[in-house]
Amino acid sequence: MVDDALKAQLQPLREKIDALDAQLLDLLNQRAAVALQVGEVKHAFDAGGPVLKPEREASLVRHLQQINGGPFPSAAIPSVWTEIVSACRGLESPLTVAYLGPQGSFSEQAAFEHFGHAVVPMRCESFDEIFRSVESGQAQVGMVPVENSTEGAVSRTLDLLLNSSLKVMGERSLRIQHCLMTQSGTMHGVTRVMAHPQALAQCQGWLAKRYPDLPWEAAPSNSEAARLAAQDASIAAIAGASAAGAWGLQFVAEGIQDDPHNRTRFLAVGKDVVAPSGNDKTSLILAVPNRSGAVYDMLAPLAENGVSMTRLESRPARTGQWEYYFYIDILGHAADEAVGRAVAQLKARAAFFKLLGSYPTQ
Ligand SMILES: O=C(O)C(=O)C[C@]1(C(=O)O)C=C[C@@H](O)C=C1
Repeated sequence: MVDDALKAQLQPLREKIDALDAQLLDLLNQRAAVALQVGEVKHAFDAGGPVLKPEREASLVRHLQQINGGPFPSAAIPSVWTEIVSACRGLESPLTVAYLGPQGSFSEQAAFEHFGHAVVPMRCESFDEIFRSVESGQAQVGMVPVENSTEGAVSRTLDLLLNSSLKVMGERSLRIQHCLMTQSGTMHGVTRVMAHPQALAQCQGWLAKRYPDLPWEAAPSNSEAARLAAQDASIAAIAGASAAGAWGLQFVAEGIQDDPHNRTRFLAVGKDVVAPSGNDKTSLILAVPNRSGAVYDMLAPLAENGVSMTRLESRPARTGQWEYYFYIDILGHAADEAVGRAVAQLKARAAFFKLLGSYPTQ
């Protein structure tokens, strides 16, 4: 009786949802057709030029969040539209994204969250291979981790940014939840724990407490550790939840990172300069002479032009002279007046200067 009354009320509502979904699909198809036209126009003006326009993607999502009247949650807009834009972009031209694999890695998650799923994945074995793949044109963009909230900078990425001609085209911050996983979901017969050294470091307190006698072994990536664990019952892997799904492993424990707020920031790198989106960041590398007050002097143009710095990281210049490269992120686009002025002044003062790129803030 109650069931019948419930069904009678639900049915017309579900019919409404079906009709709205059909309208949405029709609109999505219209959108896809227009995106194809955009692709043709771009091709006519710049054959072989980039289809990916990060500034346009970021600003259209922000605009929708601003005009959203609800009740559809504004927080859901970025992920929904990232997939819509990704599918339309994929129709224009396939986007190949290089990142640290294998399947199920955090880098893969970052790449999909940033570019959507309508991309061609290129799973690489090292950060160097990612940069090489993009430099050689095998992939249009790469996704690389640059800093972790527990472990700090990813030094190999910083070194590659210094020496490569690639530009920073975007950023993506991901919450990192590590899980311990084995074939059986127990630690029975397990003789070692494998993961990327960064993950082992991020879980060291938990491991020392729960499994103080189990040796650790470094793997090139967490998902590679998961792949190995899928072949060898004596290995427990630390990796993200999606790696368990990708390699058919069971969880022994979830969320084992020592810092529950553990996050990793990834950068999208590619060959193209990104135009202003209205809410941007600029990354640069500077070096100053090894004398007192040099760092203070170096940063003065930022304060003088009212430009905010969001990150300052140093890395030894390997000259043996206690000289450093400074990796700096500032708010704003290099094409903005104040940022442009500050950047020009920084360049004039620095012993070394490299503009890594301006890109939309996440
Ligand atoms: O506006 C463009 O340049 C497009 O190609 C369209 C579109 C979209 O689907 O909205 C797709 C890819 C670009 O990265 C940006 C936006």
